[in-house]
Amino acid sequence: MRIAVTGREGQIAASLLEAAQGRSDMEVVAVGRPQLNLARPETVFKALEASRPDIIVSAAAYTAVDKAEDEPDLAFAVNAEGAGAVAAAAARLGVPVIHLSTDYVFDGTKDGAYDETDAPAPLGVYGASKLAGEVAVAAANPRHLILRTAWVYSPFGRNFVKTMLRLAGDRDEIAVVADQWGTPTSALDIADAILHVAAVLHGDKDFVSFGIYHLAGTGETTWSGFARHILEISKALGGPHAGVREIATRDYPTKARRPANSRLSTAKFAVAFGWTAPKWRASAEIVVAHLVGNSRNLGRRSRDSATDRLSGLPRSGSAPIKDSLQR
Ligand SMILES: NC(=O)C1=CN([C@@H]2O[C@H](COP(=O)(O)OP(=O)(O)OC[C@H]3O[C@@H](n4cnc5c(N)ncnc54)[C@H](OP(=O)(O)O)[C@@H]3O)[C@@H](O)[C@H]2O)C=CC1
Ligand SMILES: Cc1cn([C@H]2C[C@H](O)[C@@H](COP(=O)(O)OP(=O)(O)O[C@H]3O[C@@H](C)C(=O)[C@@H](O)[C@H]3O)O2)c(=O)[nH]c1=O
Ligand SMILES: [Mg+2]
Repeated sequence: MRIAVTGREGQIAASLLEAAQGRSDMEVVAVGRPQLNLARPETVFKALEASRPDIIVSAAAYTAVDKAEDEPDLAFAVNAEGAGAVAAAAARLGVPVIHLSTDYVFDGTKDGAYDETDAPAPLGVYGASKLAGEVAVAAANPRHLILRTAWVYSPFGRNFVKTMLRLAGDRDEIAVVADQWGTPTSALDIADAILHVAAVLHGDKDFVSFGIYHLAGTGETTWSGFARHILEISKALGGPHAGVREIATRDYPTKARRPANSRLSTAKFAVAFGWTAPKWRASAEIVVAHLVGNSRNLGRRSRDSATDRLSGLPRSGSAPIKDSLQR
């Protein structure tokens, strides 16, 4: 089976390429700029057709949450119109589309985890543009799975784990908000889930359970709880460490408002596909160990799975943290 994924170096695209390595049944082709530019929807069909996919994963997006407040036209062009063009291209090629969306479609006022029946009400431009993308994808291709995920991190691209390790390199203490709750999700786990779902779709031509699903790490924490865990693992592995000072959202002003609670309930996905993500702490250990460049001191189970899953990743010799964090 051949999967085309949009975006070349995004966290989820890179993790999918990694996950498919060494699997003879799955080939992943990444399609990105300049051939496929979501801000120029007329480029989309031709670029995707060329890769002759059995399934299209729509992962590329405008993901700069604060910057989107200043560039709403570009965020909507990419995340709404661009996503719609990807789903339309899949429909024209006669294949299903797996589209990634976000917890930031919710306003965070719910008392508990969000499920797929909860009404979205985005607080910022990024979330609003992604919600418009969900609508555009569903309208363009009835054979769609919209996977809403959250707080994504990985050895690739930009993410909160890398930011914390970088800051810990120059500071003794990092102030991090303690009043926003959510579910950290490893892009390596998302890639596993996508390959699993792609196999289900490919194997079942009569598959009917299309629609929206929540897919995130198991458990919950705050950004400061996440930061503390990242830095404790790093310290244990001989990487950078800093203390975490819990602050309130009002003490960390940002251009875009973020939901105070964007925990996602993943029960619908678990029932439909028989797949549940590992606990967020265990997945974080694997990624931090890779970034710190030392999986020797992890517990045996984590170490084995870290080694299995990351053996194909480029390792960076004597200064792994610097190299990995420089992007
Ligand atoms: N990161 C997160 O915390 C979360 C992400 N998501 C969603 O998951 C998906 C994947 O996220 P993630 O892997 O983290 O994203 P990244 O920010 O790591 O990567 C985004 C990708 O989109 C590409 N891209 C941006 N603009 C365009 C454009 N105009 N045309 C073509 N490609 C473009 C980038 O290309 P280039 O490499 O050239 O810059 C990059 O490859 C997105 O849909 C995102 O909204 C959902 C929840 C959380
Ligand atoms: C760097 C930093 C951030 N923060 C806060 C700000 C914010 O409330 C929270 C997370 O900050 P970030 O800007 O790293 O994360 P953010 O860009 O909000 O991450 C989001 O990205 C998009 C793409 C998504 O779809 C979401 O699921 C989510 O992962 O942590 C601190 O309190 N201290 C710090 O030193
Ligand atoms: Mg950010």
